[in-house]
Amino acid sequence: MYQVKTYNAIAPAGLNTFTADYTLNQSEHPDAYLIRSVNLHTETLPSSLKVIVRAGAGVNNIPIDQATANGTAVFNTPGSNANAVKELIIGLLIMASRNLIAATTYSAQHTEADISQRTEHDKTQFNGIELTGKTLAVIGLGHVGALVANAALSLGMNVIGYDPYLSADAAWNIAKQVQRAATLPDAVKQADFVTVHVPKNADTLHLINKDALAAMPTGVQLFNYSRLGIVDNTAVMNALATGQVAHYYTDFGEPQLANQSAVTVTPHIGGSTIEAEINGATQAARTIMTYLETGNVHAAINLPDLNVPFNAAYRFTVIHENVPNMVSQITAKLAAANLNITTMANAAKHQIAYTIIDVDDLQQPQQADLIAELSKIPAVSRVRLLKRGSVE
Ligand SMILES: NC(=O)c1ccc[n+]([C@@H]2O[C@H](COP(=O)([O-])OP(=O)(O)OC[C@H]3O[C@@H](n4cnc5c(N)ncnc54)[C@H](O)[C@@H]3O)[C@@H](O)[C@H]2O)c1
Ligand SMILES: O=C(O)[C@H](O)COP(=O)(O)O
Repeated sequence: MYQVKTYNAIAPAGLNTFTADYTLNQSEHPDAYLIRSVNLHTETLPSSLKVIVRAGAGVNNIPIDQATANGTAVFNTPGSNANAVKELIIGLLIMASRNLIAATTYSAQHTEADISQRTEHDKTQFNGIELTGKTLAVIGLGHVGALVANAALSLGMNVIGYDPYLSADAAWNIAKQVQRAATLPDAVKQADFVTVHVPKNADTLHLINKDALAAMPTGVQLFNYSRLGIVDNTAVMNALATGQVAHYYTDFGEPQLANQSAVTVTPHIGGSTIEAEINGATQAARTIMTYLETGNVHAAINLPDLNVPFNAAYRFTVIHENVPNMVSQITAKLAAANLNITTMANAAKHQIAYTIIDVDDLQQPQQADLIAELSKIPAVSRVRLLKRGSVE
């Protein structure tokens, strides 16, 4: 039986994807975590933990280095909530261009008998603009950014994208009418609206800072539905005071943003739709099952891709540092046990490497010794032995 520990509200429809070999929240020694935004940086990951899957996009809440050192694979569920964020951004763009907050606040405050006459007099103060023909800068053109850019085009907006790290796969998803900017200042210099869709990491901290704001036209409206810290909120408050920024919309509140008329804060609801939560939980459950049962890896955060059909009786998986002489040390241990390798594959990603070795004739008494021998090799962080068609 595999043990899964869940954090946060995980959609039951997704959890139902687990087969009868999986038990939820019943063990002190989980094989897997299925999480959303819980902050794991304050936790010590248990040695039993083989995989963490984040149902959603952002992995800045996961101690990736600790997980890697522990031999724990980390995945997210790419794109599972991107449509939810896109729809919210489009809604906010319409809200921004039609003064919807001020207009509905006005209506809520005026309940007098002659309101219909008064409305016809007062409504001019809520005159809006149309999005068609306006310019939107999209910073980060991954799963969310691509959908936002394409949807904005369909509203008749001019869309300028900036993403220096765009993958070839992601590029296929972007309509050719999206203009590519070579630098952040180039992307934002003509924008009526700027929306940011990048991961939070050391490079993107305060990506939208005083200088980036100064490169935007006066009166720009800014959207941060990525993470707290990607936009320098102090710089934004200063830019709001001078009128450089007309309005700031964000999913990530903090005290200095509270009760500011030119700031609209939503409570981290970008991915909070029924559909997105089911997508994320379902994708996460499938990722956990594939990794635990086959060891195969596709699009992990901290491991290289490695996909080997599991046709042999047994499979060793070894996570280790990407240093010379590892494969030969691993195979020497198997040779010493007189084991014939049927398939072997190895791949590396930055400092980490991953090796899969399949064997047929492995006797039960040899198993624990071999795991111990392989685990003793310096620079090995996790050894697993999988039996085809059964749980560990
Ligand atoms: N508000 C929410 O509820 C919500 C929901 C989903 C995602 N998010 C956040 O949005 C982020 C983006 O989500 P996604 O699914 O599109 O992720 P993604 O990984 O598919 O796309 C991120 C894109 O940002 C690009 N990028 C990285 N650094 C950049 C930089 N310095 N300048 C410009 N582009 C850069 C990458 O190349 C990539 O194409 C997530 O990491 C998460 O933090 C928030
Ligand atoms: O990164 C994400 O996927 C979003 O921020 C959604 O987070 P949540 O799953 O906690 O709503």
